[in-house]
Amino acid sequence: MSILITGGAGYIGSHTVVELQNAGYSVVVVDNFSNSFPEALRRVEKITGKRVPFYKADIRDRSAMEEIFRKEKFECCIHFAGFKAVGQSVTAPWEYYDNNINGTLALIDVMRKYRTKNMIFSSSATVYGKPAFVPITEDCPKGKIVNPYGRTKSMQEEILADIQKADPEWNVILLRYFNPIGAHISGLIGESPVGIPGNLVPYIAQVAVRRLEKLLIYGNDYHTRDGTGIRDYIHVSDLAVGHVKALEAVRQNPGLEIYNLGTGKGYSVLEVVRCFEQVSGVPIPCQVVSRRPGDIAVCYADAGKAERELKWKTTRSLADMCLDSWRWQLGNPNGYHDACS
Ligand SMILES: NC(=O)c1ccc[n+]([C@@H]2O[C@H](COP(=O)([O-])OP(=O)(O)OC[C@H]3O[C@@H](n4cnc5c(N)ncnc54)[C@H](O)[C@@H]3O)[C@@H](O)[C@H]2O)c1
Ligand SMILES: O=c1ccn([C@@H]2O[C@H](COP(=O)(O)OP(=O)(O)O[C@H]3O[C@H](CO)[C@@H](O)[C@H](O)[C@H]3O)[C@@H](O)[C@H]2O)c(=O)[nH]1
Repeated sequence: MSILITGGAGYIGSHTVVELQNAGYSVVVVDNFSNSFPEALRRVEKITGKRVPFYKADIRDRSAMEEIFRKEKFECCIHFAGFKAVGQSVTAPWEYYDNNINGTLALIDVMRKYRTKNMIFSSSATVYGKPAFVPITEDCPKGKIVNPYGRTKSMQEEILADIQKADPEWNVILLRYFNPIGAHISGLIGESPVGIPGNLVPYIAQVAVRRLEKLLIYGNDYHTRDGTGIRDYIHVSDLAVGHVKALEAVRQNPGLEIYNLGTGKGYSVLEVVRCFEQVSGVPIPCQVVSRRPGDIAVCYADAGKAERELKWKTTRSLADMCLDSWRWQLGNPNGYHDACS
């Protein structure tokens, strides 16, 4: 029996494949490469020394998915596939609802037909909206979500919870990620954004290699220790290990469970910039501009439930995250694009 990894060539998926293979699991990746490259999987193979079987397919394509399910035997699906850019979701909402919602519905339909009823789903801290309190526990009420991407995540959670309620043979773990950054320590795999990065650390990394002139800091008038936004940055390899632990838990028939995957610590934009400067030795020019619409002041996890129940906690520091992002950026200034041109 293998583990189906949808979106396994992407940023978080590829790091998770590494940790799953290192833990002895056999995986099969399905990805349409709409936001990734097969090169990522070749590099995973270099890291683990194991072959990564994959199918190029769109999870909305039922006949392609059925063909895969007829050939393979899956015990569980870890479902990463989907679109994730907040800004793009505002300008292309139809594409986001179609890919994220229809994709998940089609996947669930094929899974139930072939009696694979264990699912680990990539959700996000974005479902808490402006959180009612910090550190955020899983009981924190969902908040008002201000963009279509976030709404698709919240809807997918609800769809999966309803499916599990209606058919208790399903086991569903919803993982709410905080802010994944960093890259595998080898420098072989990492985040490969298309165009100008929308997220903080990939943007800083491109300023550091002088592809971008300066970092725009979105507001220094928040009620935080230095006025800039605070987030819970988590190393992508720690996050990936969280999936291995969730997989162990899903095999114990938990029904429906939700876990925050974060470090429990919040860092401000200025603290991240200073840390990146320290580990890289490169000054990062910055300019403070007005707040970005939709941003919140503070967001960090109470990661206690995952620690107690999944026996998982993060091991890497902010300096590790910045150093690993820097190593990946230096070795792959254009992400995977160079390897594919
Ligand atoms: N990166 C983050 O900050 C973050 C935070 C919270 C949640 N998430 C969620 O985690 C998941 C993975 O995120 P990521 O950062 O690795 O993104 P990513 O874009 O790097 O990976 C997603 C992968 O899914 C593939 N894909 C997209 N639509 C598909 C479809 N219809 N059929 C098959 N493959 C498809 C893409 O080609 C890509 O390889 C996403 O669901 C995302 O919403 C990400
Ligand atoms: O060029 C930039 C980019 C970001 N920021 C600030 O940096 C912080 C982090 O921003 P970003 O890296 O864009 O992350 P978030 O806005 O927190 O959102 C990320 O983290 C969420 C989970 O917490 C996911 O749901 C989202 O998909 C993902 O983009 C915020 O205070 C931003 O205002 C800047 O000042 N300048």
